[in-house]
Amino acid sequence: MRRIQIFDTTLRDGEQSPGVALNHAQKIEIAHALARLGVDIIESGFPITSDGDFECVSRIAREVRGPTIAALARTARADIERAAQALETAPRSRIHVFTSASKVQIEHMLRKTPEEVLESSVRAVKLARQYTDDVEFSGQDVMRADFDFVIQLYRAAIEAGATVINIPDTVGYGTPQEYGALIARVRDEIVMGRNVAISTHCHDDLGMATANSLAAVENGATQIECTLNGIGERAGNTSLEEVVMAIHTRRDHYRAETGIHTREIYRVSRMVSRLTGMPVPPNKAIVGDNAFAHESGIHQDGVLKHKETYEIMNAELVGREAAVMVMGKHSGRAAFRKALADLGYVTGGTADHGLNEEALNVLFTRFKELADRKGQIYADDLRALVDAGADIAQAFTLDSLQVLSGTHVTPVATVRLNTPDGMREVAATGDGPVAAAFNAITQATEITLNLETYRIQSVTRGSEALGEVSVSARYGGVSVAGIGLATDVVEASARAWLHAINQIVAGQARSKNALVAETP
Ligand SMILES: CC(=O)SCCNC(=O)CCNC(=O)[C@H](O)C(C)(C)COP(=O)(O)OP(=O)(O)OC[C@H]1O[C@@H](n2cnc3c(N)ncnc32)[C@H](O)[C@@H]1OP(=O)(O)O
Ligand SMILES: CC(C)C(=O)C(=O)O
Repeated sequence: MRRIQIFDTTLRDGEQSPGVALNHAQKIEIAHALARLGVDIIESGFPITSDGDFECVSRIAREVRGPTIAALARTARADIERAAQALETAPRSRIHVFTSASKVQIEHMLRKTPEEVLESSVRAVKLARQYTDDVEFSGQDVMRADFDFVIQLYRAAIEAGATVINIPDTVGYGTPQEYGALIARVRDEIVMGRNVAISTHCHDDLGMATANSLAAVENGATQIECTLNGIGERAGNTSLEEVVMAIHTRRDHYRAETGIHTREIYRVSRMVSRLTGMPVPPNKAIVGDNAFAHESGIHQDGVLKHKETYEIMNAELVGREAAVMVMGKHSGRAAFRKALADLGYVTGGTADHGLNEEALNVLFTRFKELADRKGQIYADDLRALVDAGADIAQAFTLDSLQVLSGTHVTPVATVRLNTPDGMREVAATGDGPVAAAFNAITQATEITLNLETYRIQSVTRGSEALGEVSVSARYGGVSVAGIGLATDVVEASARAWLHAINQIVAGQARSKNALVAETP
């Protein structure tokens, strides 16, 4: 197993993400977290950029123990001296000197000749070596450079004393095959037999940063430069969590390992997201909300039977909770049953104990109807669904409800009910849309309840939250309660009213049966 060094540049290239500016306290907090995570090198900043950055690099060098502390410098003398000064107190420090390798950058940005770039690079590496034995050298934009010049540049840097040569695909242009081939060429032509490490630094402009970094590992790179959550200039850098977990999960293929304590990954990812203000997309590998969630019935059924059917790594391994089942319109019976069991409902029971198969089927149908309208179904939705009753002996069920109301119209509700005598449709008015719906139901069922209390509350989250309506009413001398659930509050009210009426009907049927049973 080769040991791959993780060079974290969240605090330098990561902070170059548009809109991100971390203060000292935040950088120090992240640096300590990176040390706990087990990164080998922390690129703590670019000291020449400002007194603030200099102070921050100095403080990290003074306080953070474990990883090597690196600082960035152009090939300019002032940059290197400032970096060296900032790193003075670090037990292990690295100066990272960079230039440009591509024609477009050399000509139009540096406004130099390739010979001048070679000379300034050699001078800079030699100067950096006067301050530390650990000097990293980078030539920006290698993937758009002339590869013969790249080899010449890096050979010169090694001869001047560079101990790590970093091959940056600064604009994310290379493909994994091209990048891997260049790394192999660097390894074979200038590194072989020398105590020099090859490093990769990729950007994600074409979504290939992780693949390119791993292609480099396959071809001899022993250091990966990366950031938490893949943040960084433009589309970002290689994301730490992806390369680390790829190397770990596919160690059969890469035959390599890192020193990262993987269980810290999620916590540090959340910290970086919170402090930078950059949200992690839900579908982001490893750290996104959905990375260990299963929504569709076939997947959920597979995972419930045997986790490995749809999981290549354990969520716990990166410090997350075990994979979650997201209940929604794609979920199937197996996941529904498991979700109810997790909430403490007894399934597979008999008619008078727990939820029997028939009740479960009724609830499952209602769950699917609800999911069609609401999308994601949360635990509270499920509880409300079950608590609203799975009684299957419903004399009346709501087929449809239409309500017309507004500031200058009398509210009218039209209900279509399935009744023991077939479909019945009735329209009625009321003081408000809810009263109109109650009146229409009263006429359609021919059962008049007297409303005593009416309560409405939002059960779950989001603008699509379920409304739960509870009513209590009297029918003759009998008190009855009803619960209704829907994303539409008038519909929830109508369902609560019908629920109460159905209980009256069920009660009447029970007492009739009891009478029949008692009659000799
Ligand atoms: C790929 C990367 O991520 S590289 C790192 C990018 N990070 C940053 O730029 C961090 C913040 N930068 C800064 O604060 C500023 O740009 C500073 C302090 C570094 C320089 O500021 P200024 O002196 O005002 O220069 P400015 O930013 O306008 O231009 C950059 C200068 O650096 C030169 N330069 C760029 N790269 C290098 C290099 N590797 N070696 C030497 N000089 C370089 C440019 O040619 C340009 O020089 P010029 O002013 O003579 O034309
Ligand atoms: C300084 C170098 C390594 C860099 O950030 C890049 O090329 O993207």
